[in-house]
Amino acid sequence: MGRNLIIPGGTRVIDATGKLVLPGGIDPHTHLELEMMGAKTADDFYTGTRAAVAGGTTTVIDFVLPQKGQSLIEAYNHWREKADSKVCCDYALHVGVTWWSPAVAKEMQQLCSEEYGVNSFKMFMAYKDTWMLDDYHLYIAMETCKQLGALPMVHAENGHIIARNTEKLLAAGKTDPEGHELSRDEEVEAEAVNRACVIANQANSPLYIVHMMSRSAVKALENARPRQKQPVYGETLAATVGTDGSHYRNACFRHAAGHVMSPPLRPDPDTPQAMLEALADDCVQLIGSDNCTFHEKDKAKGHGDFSKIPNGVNGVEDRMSILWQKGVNTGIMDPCRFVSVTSATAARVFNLWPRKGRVCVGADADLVVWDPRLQRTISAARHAHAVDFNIFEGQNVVGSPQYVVVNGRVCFDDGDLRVVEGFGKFVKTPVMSPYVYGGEAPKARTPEPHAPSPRLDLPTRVTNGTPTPTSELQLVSKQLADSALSSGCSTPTGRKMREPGQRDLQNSTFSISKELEGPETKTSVRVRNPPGGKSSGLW
Ligand SMILES: NC(=O)NCCC(=O)O
Ligand SMILES: [Zn+2]
Ligand SMILES: [Zn+2]
Repeated sequence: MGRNLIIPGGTRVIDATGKLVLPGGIDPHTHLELEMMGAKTADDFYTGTRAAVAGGTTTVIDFVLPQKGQSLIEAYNHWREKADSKVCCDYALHVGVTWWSPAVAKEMQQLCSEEYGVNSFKMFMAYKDTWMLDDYHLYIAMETCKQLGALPMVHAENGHIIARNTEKLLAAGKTDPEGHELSRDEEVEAEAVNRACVIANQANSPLYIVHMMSRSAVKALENARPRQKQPVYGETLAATVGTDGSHYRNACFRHAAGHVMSPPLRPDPDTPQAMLEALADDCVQLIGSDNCTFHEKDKAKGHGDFSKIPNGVNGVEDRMSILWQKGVNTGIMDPCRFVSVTSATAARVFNLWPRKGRVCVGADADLVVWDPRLQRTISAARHAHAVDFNIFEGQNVVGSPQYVVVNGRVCFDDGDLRVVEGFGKFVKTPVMSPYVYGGEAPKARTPEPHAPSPRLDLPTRVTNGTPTPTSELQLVSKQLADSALSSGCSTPTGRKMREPGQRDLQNSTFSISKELEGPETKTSVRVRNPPGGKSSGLW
């Protein structure tokens, strides 16, 4: 990566003129090859990471979820066995703490060692009788995380209230998928967000709240944040910005059940926009997918009893395009913030930075050539997932990867998916992430009206029809750069990452070159400046 590079003979050059060169996406939340509620996810580590790459994600962080009473190390080893030979891109692991004993604390310590490379643990405040931990043990688990320099993550919903509401709804004859959302409305999520923040504060621990799905949950986090002694990070999902809970009322069971997940999508039609604004304003710091796909036959287990519908939806493939479409194309966030919430912040929080989440010398060559004008229509008929359903079915998105480079190998090549099973590697996440434990806490947001970023008004290029030849594309960097510079590139502290003028995207073109020869393929990114042009910056 640099200027005036000497390009070895036989090197393939990808001209990225008019495109954006981004660090590969990091999806901090997937469930591949998970067995839950009597079913197994449709996507395994091969099809799930294949779908990730197709969408511009080059690292996923999956969850080891032990059964109650099961050794955490045994469950971790089982996950490594499932994943190592199948992953098409790099992956890391969070581990669930689904029960408690002193032996669990000891295993958490082992998992945090260099040998295992885990730095995050998920605790469930819901799924009573399977994964739920009571508050006493949640408190101890958070204290343990703090002692280890690890990050506690919580699934924030009140499991007891859900259990009681479920009994009442079923008894009243409300058995269809809409009952799922009715049993766990926004208040049930917001209460748990607040409680998790209180417990983390008592434990003097940082906290990561996974899959925040409602305005009430975000409000609870906003209210708690000024009180917190340690940073609290919020994660939302592609599902909640890309669709909504109106689908639970669909008369077709398959359609409604296909959207069942926890916490649920919200019927409030303003939720997607509010979650996008929360992401843009740094109230919420990351976007994951919570990819946990189930075939129609498995969703059918909940026919006549919504509480038996396996929970989970797709998202690992479409997460980035959905956010670009809903967030960047609408002017809610700029491209720098897009990179922050889809990649860079996950790398920082889980201590993979700057190896991942950044385009720089020494980083892994996980790169995306993002075409902001590429148009496609999302459909289960075309997606790379193994599942027969897509919650974003029929949605048009403008902005998608044109090339995806995984560790120096072009794995998505102008529309052709060329992944290799087992090519990805397990990446260890060391404890004591400087981002989490170094004091860079997300600050409380000053409540002020949302200031939109300038809209990107770009002509489109269609994939599902005849693609426009690359040579016909106009240089679009100026508009993108103007947009990025005018809105600033903020870290969660609100600090500017770079001063305007330190980068000059409009006067630069980007190209990626890959050395094709030799077993160790390498990818380099070149930045070409016009004669007399100023120095350039990259995300
Ligand atoms: N979210 C969901 O519905 N399924 C996956 C399990 C979880 O993350 O709670
Ligand atoms: Zn969860
Ligand atoms: Zn999940």
